[in-house]
Amino acid sequence: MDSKDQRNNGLKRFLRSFVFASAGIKDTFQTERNFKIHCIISVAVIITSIIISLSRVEWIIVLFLIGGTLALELINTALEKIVDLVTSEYHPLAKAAKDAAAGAVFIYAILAAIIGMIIFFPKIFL
Ligand SMILES: Nc1ncnc2c1ncn2[C@@H]1O[C@H](COP(=O)(O)OP(=O)(O)OP(=O)(O)O)[C@@H](O)[C@H]1O
Repeated sequence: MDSKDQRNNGLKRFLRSFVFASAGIKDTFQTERNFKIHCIISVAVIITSIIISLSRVEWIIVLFLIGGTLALELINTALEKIVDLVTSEYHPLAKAAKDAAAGAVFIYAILAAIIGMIIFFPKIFL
């Protein structure tokens, strides 16, 4: 295989991963209510950020918080599906795994809400 074939294979693999990742996001959006709610809130936050003209640093923080929340929600969904694949019966370890993953999303969402208020509150209300 020459270097051009290797480059084409690399590009094909990259595009395939992109297609699989998009399918995962689409499936999660269609099946997980919390992910859908986070997406809707994210769009609202982005529209508000455009209207009130955030600074460059504020945009970076807001985009990190949005991306982090959505990424954590996707990981939480993946973990829930793995647990359901392993057992459909009640198991304390299944509960611990799902609750810990939900806890990670919760901590990040609270952090995002607090930082969001610090950024948006003075711009909107003061
Ligand atoms: N197999 C199981 N064994 C023990 N407890 C479980 C099991 N499956 C779910 N649970 C408990 O029920 C809770 C809800 O689980 P479920 O799979 O319904 O997630 P969910 O509430 O639908 O999450 P999300 O709303 O993010 O999709 C878990 O956090 C866990 O405490």
